[in-house]
Amino acid sequence: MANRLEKTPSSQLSKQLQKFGSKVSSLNDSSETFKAPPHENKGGEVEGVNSSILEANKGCARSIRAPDGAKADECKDGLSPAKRRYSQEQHSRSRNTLIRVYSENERSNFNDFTGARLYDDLKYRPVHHDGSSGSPVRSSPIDIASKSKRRHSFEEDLKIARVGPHIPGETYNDMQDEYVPDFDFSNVVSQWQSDEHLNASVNSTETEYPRAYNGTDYDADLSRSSSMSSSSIILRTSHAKVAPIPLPEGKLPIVSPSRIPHHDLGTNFNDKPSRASPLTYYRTRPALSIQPNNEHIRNFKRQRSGQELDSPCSPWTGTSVAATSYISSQDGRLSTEDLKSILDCLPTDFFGLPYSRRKRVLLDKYPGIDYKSVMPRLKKTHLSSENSNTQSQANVSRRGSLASQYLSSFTPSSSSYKPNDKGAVVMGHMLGKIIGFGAWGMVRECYQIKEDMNKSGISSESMKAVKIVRFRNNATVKARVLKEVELWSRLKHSNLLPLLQWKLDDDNAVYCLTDKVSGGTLYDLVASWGNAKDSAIDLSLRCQVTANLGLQIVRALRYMHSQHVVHGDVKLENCLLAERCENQWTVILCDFGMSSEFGKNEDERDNQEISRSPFLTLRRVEEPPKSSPLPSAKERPTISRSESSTETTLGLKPNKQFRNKHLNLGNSLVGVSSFPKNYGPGLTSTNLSRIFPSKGELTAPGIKKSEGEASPVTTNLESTPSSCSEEKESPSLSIIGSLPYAAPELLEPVPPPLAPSADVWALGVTIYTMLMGKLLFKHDYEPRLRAMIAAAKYDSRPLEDVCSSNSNQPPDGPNTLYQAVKGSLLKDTSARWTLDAVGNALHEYVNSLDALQSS
Ligand SMILES: Nc1ncnc2c1ncn2[C@@H]1O[C@H](COP(=O)(O)OP(=O)(O)OP(=O)(O)O)[C@@H](O)[C@H]1O
Repeated sequence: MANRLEKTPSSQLSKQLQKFGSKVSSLNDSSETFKAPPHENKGGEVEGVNSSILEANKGCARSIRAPDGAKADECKDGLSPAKRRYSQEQHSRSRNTLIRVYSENERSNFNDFTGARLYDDLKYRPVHHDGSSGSPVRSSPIDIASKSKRRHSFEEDLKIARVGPHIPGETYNDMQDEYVPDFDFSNVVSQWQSDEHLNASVNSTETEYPRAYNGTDYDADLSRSSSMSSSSIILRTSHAKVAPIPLPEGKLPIVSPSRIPHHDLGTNFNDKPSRASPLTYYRTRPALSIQPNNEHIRNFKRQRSGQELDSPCSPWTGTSVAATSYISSQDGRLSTEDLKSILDCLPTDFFGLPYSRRKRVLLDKYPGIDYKSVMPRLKKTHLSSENSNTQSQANVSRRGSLASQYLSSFTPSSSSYKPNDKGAVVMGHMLGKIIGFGAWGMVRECYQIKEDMNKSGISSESMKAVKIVRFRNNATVKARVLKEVELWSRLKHSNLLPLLQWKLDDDNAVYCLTDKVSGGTLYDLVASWGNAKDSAIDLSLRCQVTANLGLQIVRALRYMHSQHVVHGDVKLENCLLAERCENQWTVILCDFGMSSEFGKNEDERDNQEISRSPFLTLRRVEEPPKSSPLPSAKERPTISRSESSTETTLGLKPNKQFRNKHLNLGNSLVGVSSFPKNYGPGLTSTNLSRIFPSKGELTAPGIKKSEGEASPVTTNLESTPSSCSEEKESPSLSIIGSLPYAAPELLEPVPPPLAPSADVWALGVTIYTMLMGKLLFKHDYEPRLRAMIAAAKYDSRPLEDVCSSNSNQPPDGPNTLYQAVKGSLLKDTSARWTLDAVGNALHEYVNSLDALQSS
């Protein structure tokens, strides 16, 4: 890494730092959402990523050149140029205090454009989409950035060749680490010169080549073909030696296999077609003509004589054969339409095939085609059409009727077509654009399609959302997502996102169907308000809206806690908003990926395995009296260390019948939640337990189980019938959702199990951030951030100022909004307010404002 940094100019490094630290907000309806790129940093927060890079940068600072050539260690402020520039850029940003926070493992795992998974479950091993597994070598962000570095253009290569060997620090210093094996500069120069000579002679041979193809076009074509070719520079030069195909009126023909008129084809390929046909040129130019193979001709003749031609997509139709040959000679200049036509003739799972098979398929259908240059263009066309709005309809036509897709969406598919792609149908819903990314998956909007629907039967009312988590045989991730499903399916509350239906697909992914919430997230709202110092909305209104929204989160959490479930990842980004009217929203809490159970008594542990916990156990909190917003000692959670206390686990019992059914379905599992009412029976831990066989309890990776001691997190989900043989080393399960929202006790060397008090702390941070427009604790350097949280010390005066800025607040009464935030942010868990106490305080605040306003 040090070497690489030495070779990377600081300007470039600075860009990389900016790139990796970029803040990305949810784009909601307008476009697809994406998050910052992945990084090896354990903490996973964007800030952590930056700090890690900066740390690396620091170590190498002495050898990094400043933009003006000065050495970094000469800088008076002790900062490297890259770090200084980075902090300048950070300071110049308007929203420098509020950052979007990513959960522990939330590093975007997906290409923001295609939605394709980029890294494996450990987040640092690139996933090769040709089916091969990722490299076990860690890729640092700088690795990743340098991989995407621009290659030399042909002209640059020549320039390098002309100016001679590279002198460090001069014009091409950013390319000094690029070594081109077997590249002979002088040879390239002489070939280039002979190309120029050839070019001149081409232009002078007007009888062979029409005048329209002048030198300018030739150059354009040369650069086009050289940019498309994946072959070496020498090959590009060779390509340039082949004289360009002359075209009528100097225009490139736009001809797709389906659009070549029959009268242009002729029944005999030796026939001389008319000069007006674009086919003329390739046929009269032996150097370029690649004749279709005899088999193709025979088939073509059979087709022509016996019957009407098939669809243009058939590789054996006359149109296709003629176009095939045409394409084979024209591959360097195929239009997008031509490429689309080729795509239509390829199998739908073409891009899921390994390269060698793709090559074979392409050459079978288009013998002689320059697959090297066509393949990347085909892929590009495929991806862009995949992302276009019309693609879903095109996919429908390629994959059969909506009705048949609807039916097949409930059963496993044998196709290698990626089921999480746009246009795929899952649980009777067609997947649309991406509306959110998380640590483990993506969220796509989707439309319900009905059995008897035709293509136009998609209505906006039937729009829902599907959270897709692909675990790719990683048992840890699978266990985690199934635990999420299990807990989520139990939760039914108007302030919680409902799980309508779910499906486990082929041990590869889990799909969770839910409502689509269109008003963005609390993060978006607070970002629009800005910092309290410079608030975009009146501070009194800010306090009022915050108290109202906070109260709704309290309701959601109170319900969850009553179900013995801790959310574990309360933060702005996980609070979706459904707008009712101006400044009035319904908060919908989502993301139960970090949720866990707490403090169930033995009677309630029906059908669940029990393990003894060596850790602190939180007992149920009593309901506080409604009148007092301030917690008494009684209201606070009582924590006791008890060797005999027990902790509920996700151990699940086997059920042979269910397992058989599961296996009969080819490992595809469809679960149905009972919310809303017509979605079938609810999914409980009891009936989920029937899904999985118990071949023995497994301890979650990363948590060591000492002798005579049960693991605090145990699950037998790993022992599903599916093969988990591909499972690699798995990361330890962290109980921290998002570091800036993590309660201090969770940062202890041996943290207690997640308890409601952790949710209260996270709620306190959330409300604080809404009021102040900045996080409670923020630092680029993760260990420092951890230390700040652990100490739990902060200046509460600005918070008090904001809370008391409300002119409607009774002057002599307690500022219960301020008290609620302060009470949530107490380090000592036994002193920290209960959720009910916080709720009561917020309620009192809202009521007092309402009373004042109405009087
Ligand atoms: N039903 C929905 N409607 C609209 N947007 C949604 C919906 N569900 C999720 N989102 C958006 O997608 C983002 C990611 O979803 P979610 O948090 O469930 O994924 P995740 O992988 O569990 O994320 P995390 O890394 O926070 O655990 C959310 O922050 C939210 O902005």
